[in-house]
Amino acid sequence: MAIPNVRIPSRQLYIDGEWREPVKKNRIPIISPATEEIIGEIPAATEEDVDIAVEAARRALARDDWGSTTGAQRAKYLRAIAAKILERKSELAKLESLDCGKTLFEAAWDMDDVAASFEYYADLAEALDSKRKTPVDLHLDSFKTYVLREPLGVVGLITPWNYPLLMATWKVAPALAAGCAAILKPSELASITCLELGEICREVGLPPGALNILTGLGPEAGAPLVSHPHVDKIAFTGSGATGVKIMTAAAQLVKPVTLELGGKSPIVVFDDIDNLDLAVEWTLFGCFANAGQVCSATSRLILQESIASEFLERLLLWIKNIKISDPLEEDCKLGPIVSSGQYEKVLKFISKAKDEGATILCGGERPQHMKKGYYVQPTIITDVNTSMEIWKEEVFGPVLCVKTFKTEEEAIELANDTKYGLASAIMSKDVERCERFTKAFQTGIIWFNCSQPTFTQLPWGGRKRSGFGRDLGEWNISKCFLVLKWPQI
Ligand SMILES: NC(=O)c1ccc[n+]([C@@H]2O[C@H](COP(=O)([O-])OP(=O)(O)OC[C@H]3O[C@@H](n4cnc5c(N)ncnc54)[C@H](O)[C@@H]3O)[C@@H](O)[C@H]2O)c1
Ligand SMILES: C[N+](C)(C)CCCC=O
Ligand code: NA
Repeated sequence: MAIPNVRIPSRQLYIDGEWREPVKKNRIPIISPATEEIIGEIPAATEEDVDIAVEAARRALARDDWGSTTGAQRAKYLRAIAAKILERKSELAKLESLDCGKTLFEAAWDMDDVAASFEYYADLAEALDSKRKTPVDLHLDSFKTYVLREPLGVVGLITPWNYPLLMATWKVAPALAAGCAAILKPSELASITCLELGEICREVGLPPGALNILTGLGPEAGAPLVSHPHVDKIAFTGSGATGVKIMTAAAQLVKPVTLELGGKSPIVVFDDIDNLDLAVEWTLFGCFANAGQVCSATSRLILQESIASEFLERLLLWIKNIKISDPLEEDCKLGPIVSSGQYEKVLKFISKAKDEGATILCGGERPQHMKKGYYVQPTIITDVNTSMEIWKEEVFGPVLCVKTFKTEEEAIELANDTKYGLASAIMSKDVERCERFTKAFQTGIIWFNCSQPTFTQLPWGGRKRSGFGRDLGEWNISKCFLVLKWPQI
């Protein structure tokens, strides 16, 4: 099948509404996860560029063309951005697929979600105008007041590579809707589409400095943003290890942070499911979509013993239908892992599981027909016990581990047997049981008879080591990007 052609634009940092070369002029190569070849480069920001971007953001807040806008005015920019994303959807999807190895189909889906998020936050920006001042009756003649909602200020948005533009949008759109000035630091492993967002902002005439985009390495471009005294907040999505570093650094300045971190989410399957094949399909989608590089991947299958062998047999049949190929091939179902580092990590998890006594039921290796690229077969691991690393740690690759249970109590205990608390799924036709699980699951997101559907209107985020704060929904704006104050009048 022909691979579509796409040119990777060469960009600089996007600061103050312009393309600007990094002060140190450094660049980072873009390595194709599908071919291992260098296919372009991105600018590498350092502390000096962070200073310049923060200044630009502060100036934007001080200027009327951004700092005094109404929500309705900001909504116009957000809608214009959404329209441009849709206009360039096919090109952006290809760029994202080239950059992070995501299948073209999934990348196109993500671009629709990106545009929908900008549209959704445009609606919320408009709605903010009537909520800016909330009268509060003190029942006193001598004192009157109201509560005012204001943009928090300059916000640093640090994002991962697995859904490059979508994860950025989940932060950029609400930050702009609230009227903050933002500095986005996307992942060095997948920054192409985030830089194109800069071009889109320039084209729609977003006031200079309202959004600045600094690509670069975490310690060089992300860390200075976190410790910058004039950055008022950090909203972070990424790994737990980096989350700890960010929270520690931000604490030195008593800077608020929100953390969207990893997970090891369970999918619990009961023997009363109506349609075994459908449950198998959701199980595969829940763990192998985006090659398993999903924070909410339901990567622990908790299976009722009475259907375990039939279910696993069916999984093995279905798994053969997963086409592994260059992600730009239209019917590709599983592309490569994002980088050689992540690829090595995934293979190490699999070999450690073997060493610890688990059984690799299928997969576990590089697919024979892919000679180049960071490909890993979809892998199912059984004979797992709860002390094994494969049960406890986030793999972030196409690896599903399986345990069986007899009773509902045992299933709940296994589901919650994790330091993480992002998402969970239950497959059962018993509605009351699903309700009981809603109460029992220690996670922020709960799916009934499916896994992964995500809605812009609903709060996205976790508990325990999966972090705190919420992306999406109105909570994102109100809790992350607005601040309350009141005058006595
Ligand atoms: N909860 C969610 O919504 C969600 C969504 C997507 C991904 N994730 C998680 O993200 C992880 C995968 O993403 P990743 O590998 O890009 O994560 P990562 O932590 O390696 O990197 C995330 C971002 O942090 C930056 N960074 C690294 N070190 C830094 C430092 N010292 N200071 C400031 N910034 C720094 C990176 O450059 C990148 O932009 C997984 O654990 C996944 O579960 C969570
Ligand atoms: C919307 N998805 C596809 C569930 C992805 C959420 C982001 C986590 O990695
Ligand atoms: Na890349």
